Amino acid sequence: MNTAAPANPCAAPVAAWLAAATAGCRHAVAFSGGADSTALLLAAHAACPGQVVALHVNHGLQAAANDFESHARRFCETRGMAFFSARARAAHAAGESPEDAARRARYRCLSDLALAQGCGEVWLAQHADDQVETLLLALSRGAGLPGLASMPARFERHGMAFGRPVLEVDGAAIRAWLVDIGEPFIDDPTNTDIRFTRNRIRHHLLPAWREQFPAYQQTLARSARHAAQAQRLLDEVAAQDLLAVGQPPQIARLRLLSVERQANLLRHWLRLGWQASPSEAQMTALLRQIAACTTRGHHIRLKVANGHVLRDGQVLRFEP
Ligand SMILES: Nc1ncnc2c1ncn2[C@@H]1O[C@H](COP(=O)(O)OP(=O)(O)OP(=O)(O)O)[C@@H](O)[C@H]1O
Repeated sequence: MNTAAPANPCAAPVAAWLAAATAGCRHAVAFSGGADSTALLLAAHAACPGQVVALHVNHGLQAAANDFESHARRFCETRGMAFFSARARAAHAAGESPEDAARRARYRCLSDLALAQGCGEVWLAQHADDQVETLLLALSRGAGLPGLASMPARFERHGMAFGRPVLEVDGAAIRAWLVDIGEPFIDDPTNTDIRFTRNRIRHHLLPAWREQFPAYQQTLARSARHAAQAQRLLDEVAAQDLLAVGQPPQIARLRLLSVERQANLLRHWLRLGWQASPSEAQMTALLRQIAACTTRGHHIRLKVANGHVLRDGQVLRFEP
């Protein structure tokens, strides 16, 4: 009879991730106390005990936030894992959802905590289903390539490296494993609130995809990778065009490019400088104005994202 304990589905991807990481470096796990970050933390702790730090951000967004933090702290203390937490109070800007503001504040807190602990990287526990949801969410919003590229496995924010070692792991397998071995985790009640689009995708769309296309996780993830690769190429083209057109962009030089390259350059310029992404209608209006800008007196002032693009002599400027 085989009595071996079932393996943590995060163990193999964590081992592979560590094999490519700098030896001796401390790693941080962003630990919400939910199923996924619990399994990731256990895998990281098993792979390199004493080298892993759990970081928790208390958003104070819901009444249970303090209970979540207490659970996370207790979980770590009883298993001899280092635990640090911080409070994030995120005021959301006009047009920004409280969840987006919370995510923004969370990255800032996680970076600060990880830097203070001398960690080389912060690991997030998003898995294959999260990636599929992100892609479907982007499609449902009519997103362009940057949105369809979904979540990268690695990125940098606030001077800290972030990684998603379990991006290809099946979410259901993680939960089943935790239940199987009796490890506790938090079930955030907002995850079932179908007022949130992501939850409607999770509870209504994904079961249908799963039934009709059993390999949906792999195929949709492949689409996201194709989109990410194409976006990197577009960024390269935009960077080269920006060198030729100048910064800020010279209108006369911009007009020498095809409209597609003009749009690509403008999106790149606005994203890099101000994290601003124009809507389709705003970009169409801007391109029309650039095409019509053939006289000295032609005035341009157009609302774009959270600011205005305007003509200033020979160049375009952005006023946030
Ligand atoms: N309050 C938090 N403190 C620290 N890390 C967090 C927190 N909330 C989320 N994270 C990290 O960000 C990742 C993505 O967040 P998301 O909201 O999708 O996860 P979750 O459902 O709250 O938790 P889990 O992924 O652990 O089940 C989590 O996997 C976790 O690594």
